[in-house]
Amino acid sequence: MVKAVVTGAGGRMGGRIISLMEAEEGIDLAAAVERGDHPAIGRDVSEILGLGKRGVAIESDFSDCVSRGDVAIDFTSHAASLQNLRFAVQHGKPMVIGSTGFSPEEMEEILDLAGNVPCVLAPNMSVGVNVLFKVIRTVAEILGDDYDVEILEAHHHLKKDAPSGTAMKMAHIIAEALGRDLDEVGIYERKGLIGERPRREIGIQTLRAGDIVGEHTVLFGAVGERLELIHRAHSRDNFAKGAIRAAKWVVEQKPGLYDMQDVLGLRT
Ligand SMILES: NC(=O)C1=CN([C@@H]2O[C@H](COP(=O)(O)OP(=O)(O)OC[C@H]3O[C@@H](n4cnc5c(N)ncnc54)[C@H](O)[C@@H]3O)[C@@H](O)[C@H]2O)C=CC1
Ligand SMILES: O=C(O)C1=N[C@H](C(=O)O)C[C@H](O)C1
Repeated sequence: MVKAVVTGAGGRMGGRIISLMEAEEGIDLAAAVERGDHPAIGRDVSEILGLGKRGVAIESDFSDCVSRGDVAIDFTSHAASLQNLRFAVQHGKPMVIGSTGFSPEEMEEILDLAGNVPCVLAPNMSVGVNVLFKVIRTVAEILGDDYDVEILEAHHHLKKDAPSGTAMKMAHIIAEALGRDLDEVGIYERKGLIGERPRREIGIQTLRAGDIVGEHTVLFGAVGERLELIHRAHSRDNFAKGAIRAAKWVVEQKPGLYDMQDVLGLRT
């Protein structure tokens, strides 16, 4: 039985992960963590989630809890996840990180820290999006420079980072497939007399509205036709199921940085 410590337990993702873990075989909740000033601190986690009491109170000190688990699952924020990974390394515990919005400097530190413990880091843990990552690489390689590439993402109005981690990963995949440097060709907004579209641009556009769970469109446009590949998340359950699957998988791995392509066996 894999014992999991879940951080961000009072959040949208943490809540779904804990709820779905109840019905999942081979994994159990060892501890639940929230930030110190969260109103759920000290309350039974299942009471917060409407599941009835089950004897796991929400705590505020990850460094104190992490040693009670075999793995930590963290959907909090870029800063909190990095801090928690530092603690996980101190205790030699594997981690699954779903948070997005890491700076290049933070990514470098994560890569360095993951040399000590196995760590799965993925901006999107759904099977559908991870298959789409593979498909867009192939499509970009086939269509080459003849098609304009635009990525559109839409999320709920509470999301803090933009563009989404998923959209950024898509942009990196396509830039690599087309031999372009995303820092040079990525365009994140357009306004005014922008002139004709440079052919090598990769547009990444963000929408924020209401309770949209998460939608990503990759558009390859030419004269006379366009190809659109769309993923729509109907709920957070596919992300949560992916995180639980990653937690069971990562405890068997050697130290290193992995993503969902590794967990799902999609890497070629
Ligand atoms: N990889 C994936 O499949 C997915 C990734 N995400 C990402 O996961 C992150 C969280 O998303 P949501 O759950 O929607 O946000 P949320 O805001 O609902 O939940 C985050 C929770 O983390 C808590 N938190 C913040 N700092 C903390 C700390 N130091 N220690 C413990 N808890 C702390 C907050 O109080 C909050 O309850 C975001 O970065 C989001 O982009 C979201 C959905 C899917
Ligand atoms: O914050 C969210 O909600 C989501 N974030 C992830 C991202 O930034 O890509 C994944 C998902 O689309 C939901």
